[in-house]
Parts: sequence; C-alpha cells; structure tokens
Amino acid sequence: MTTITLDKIKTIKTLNNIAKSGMAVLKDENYKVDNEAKNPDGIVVRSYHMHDMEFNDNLKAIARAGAGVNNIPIRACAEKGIVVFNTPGANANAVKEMVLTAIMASSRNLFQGIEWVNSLKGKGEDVPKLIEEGKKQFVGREVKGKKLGVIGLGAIGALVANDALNLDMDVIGYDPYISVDTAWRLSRNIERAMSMEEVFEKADYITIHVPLTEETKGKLNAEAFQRMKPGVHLFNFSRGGLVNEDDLEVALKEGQIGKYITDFPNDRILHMENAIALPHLGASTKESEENCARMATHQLKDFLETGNIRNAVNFPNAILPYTGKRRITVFHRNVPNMVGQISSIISTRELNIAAMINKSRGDFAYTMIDIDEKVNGDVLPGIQAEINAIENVIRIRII
Ligand SMILES: NC(=O)c1ccc[n+]([C@@H]2O[C@H](COP(=O)([O-])OP(=O)(O)OC[C@H]3O[C@@H](n4cnc5c(N)ncnc54)[C@H](O)[C@@H]3O)[C@@H](O)[C@H]2O)c1
Ligand SMILES: O=C(O)[C@H](O)COP(=O)(O)O
Repeated sequence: MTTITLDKIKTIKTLNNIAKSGMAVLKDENYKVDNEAKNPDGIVVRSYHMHDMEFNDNLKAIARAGAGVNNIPIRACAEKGIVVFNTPGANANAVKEMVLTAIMASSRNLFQGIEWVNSLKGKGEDVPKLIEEGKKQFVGREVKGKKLGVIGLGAIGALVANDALNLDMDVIGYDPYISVDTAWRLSRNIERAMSMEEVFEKADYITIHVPLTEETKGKLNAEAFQRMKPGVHLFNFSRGGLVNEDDLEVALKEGQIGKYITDFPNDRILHMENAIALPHLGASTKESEENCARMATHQLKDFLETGNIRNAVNFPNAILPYTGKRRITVFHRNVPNMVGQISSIISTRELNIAAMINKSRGDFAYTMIDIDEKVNGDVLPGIQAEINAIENVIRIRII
C-alpha cells in the first residue's frame, strides 16, 4: 500500500517517441519531463513492452498514446493503484485508411507486383517489354460486390465497415460486446453476424479489429481457417497473437488462406509465402500520433491534478467537477462498506463532505470525496493514515 504527499512538481517519463504537441500539454511549471527519472509520477508510452518493468511507489498513472494495452500489465497496475489510460478512437482513422489500402492492394497483387518490377532493375531497355509480358502473373480481382467480414466493430472496425460499403463491398460484421455509441454509428446496410463462424463462412475478405486478450488469443486458428472460403484474404492490423502461426503456415501453404496481410510480422511470418508484412504502421501518421499524444497527456494531466479518471482501462471512469479545495481519492477493492468506512473517518473530524463519487469496475473501485474547506496541517496525515489502514484500500491520494 502506498501513500502520496501533496502538491509537488510532477515528473513525467516517456518510454517511446511521443508527438511534441502532446508533450506540450505538460509544459508548465508543475511538470518536469525526465526520461531518466527513477520515480516518475506518470509515464507516457506507445508500444514499449512494460511487462518486465518494476513500478516505483510514486507512479500514479500510465498513459498509452494509442489503443492496444497488451504491452502493459494492467491488472498488476490496478493492484498498486496505478491508473492505465488509453486513447480510444484517436488513431482509428489512420488504421482504417491503412486497412482499406491493404484490401485494395492485396486484391490487385500490388505488393508482389512492385517487388517484381523492382527485380527488373538493370534490365535496361527491355524493362517495358518484360513488364508487358510479365504482368499477367499479377491479374487481380475487384473488391466491388465481394463480401468483407469485420470482426470487432469498435473504433476501427466500425470505420472500416462503413467505408467498405462505399467501395461497393457487401459487409458483414460481428461484435458481441458492441457499445451503443458504435452501434448508432454503423450503417444499417451492414449485415449483423451472430457468431464469428458466420463471418468466417460468408466473407471473401476478413479483417479483425479486437484487442489481444485471453479470450481472443489464437482465435484465428485451424478450425477458423477450415470454415473460411478457400483463398480468403485475411487482414490483421490488431495484434500478432490473435493468430495461431502453426495453423496459419499450413493454411497459407494449402491455399485455404489466399493472402495474410499483417502489421505484426516476425521472422517466421517473413518466411511464409503469401504473407504480406508491414512494419506496424497502422497508427503511424502525423495526425494520429498527435491525436493520441494530446489525448493521452490531457487525460494524464487531468488525473494528476484533479483525480478525475477518463478513459482508464483498469479503473472505472470517474469525473467530479474540481473545486480546488481538498479532494481525497481512494483506490480500493470492489467490496461492501468501503464508502461508509472512508466517510466516517472524515466525519469524525467534523469535516463536511461537499461532493462524492464512487465507481467500480470488476474487482476494483474508486472513491473521490471533496471536503468543502481546504483543510491542511495536522488533519490530513491522520485522515490519510486511517483510510490507509482500512482493509481493501489500495491507495489514497489527497489533492
Ligand atoms: N496496427 C496498428 O497500428 C493499430 C492501431 C490501433 C489499434 N490497433 C489494435 O486494434 C485493436 C482495436 O482497436 P480499436 O481502436 O478498434 O479498439 P476498440 O476498443 O474501439 O474496439 C475493439 C472492439 O472489439 C470488440 N471485441 C472484443 N472482444 C471481441 C470478440 N471476442 N469478438 C468480437 N469483437 C470483440 C469490442 O467489443 C470492441 O467493439 C486494438 O486493441 C489494438 O490491438 C492496432
Ligand atoms: O494499439 C495501437 O494503438 C497501435 O498498435 C499503435 O501502436 P504504436 O503507438 O506503437 O504505433
């Protein structure tokens, strides 16, 4: 269990290259960006692998400038009261454009075509003739009228599905956990699949846009491939771990999968025929990098300064207008009578609670209590110590 002292300059460390306009959000006298810091208050990260890292007791939050958080031990962070944020939707347009490009490029054999043309370097005046003779090996197919299956209709999947309709594709989508907001944004012309298997069986092109979790790991495996139409093009701009590579190798060799286009190559995939590998470029546009970085640092700043949580992945969202007086924030387990115990410690000091919020998410919960005067001095350490001593409190912070 950790406690935190009041009002000091906050140190922020970055683990990846973060867009300047995002880091500019933290450029004021209350912040110091120090990438060598041993005890930062906050970390801003993209895909840096954090599972082997030790977290210092002072660390309050990790802001992932991007969508996927499988590089961060989010449960272990929750156990220490470290909030992990991501930036939902901030890079979705960049990935959508990439996926649509990949669908068209794979359909017309552009990747192999470009490679072949480059191999003609040095053939001098023969090049135009060789091209006209050789182009027949790259005859493609049009996407118009073909069926695109979209697995995962979140920020990216929904954009891909809607825009594929504008390419005159038929679209079938599957997402058992779809949010109401996303469902509203989806075109009514998208066919709703009742299972992933239905998408496998009906689609000519399949693109997957789900997070890598215990549930989704290895979902694209031999059983899935067997259900797919022979020669299907499969797009993975989500995470490599969604695919069983042993099974993929066989399916590509047998032609069951016509092409596998991925943003997450490894050495094995580079050796597979008809696997097309891209260098994790989905979110790498200036616009997307700036969107993600700004959203991440705004969320981090707001949390450090007010305790408000927006877009966390391991704690509930909790927003309480900040009055600038005293705020007590408590991370605790999601068990009964926590609010009662915390508030009685405050009321025994005859302090009045001006506002309060308590939210839970899975095993964890978060309570913020505003006191309507700026109490200081001897009172706070006592409150802090007593709340800390409550069973199932993980962390307390007084702002
Ligand atoms: N290639 C890149 O550069 C890049 C960029 C951004 C995101 N990503 C990856 O793409 C993933 C999706 O990003 P997003 O912004 O769309 O996230 P998102 O959270 O908006 O959408 C994910 C969707 O997947 C759905 N889902 C979860 N489990 C599912 C299941 N078992 N079956 C079907 N649907 C399921 C959820 O309900 C949600 O709607 C990220 O988690 C990340 O791994 C990659
Ligand atoms: O999950 C994501 O947001 C993407 O994979 C982007 O990762 P990146 O920030 O390392 O480009």
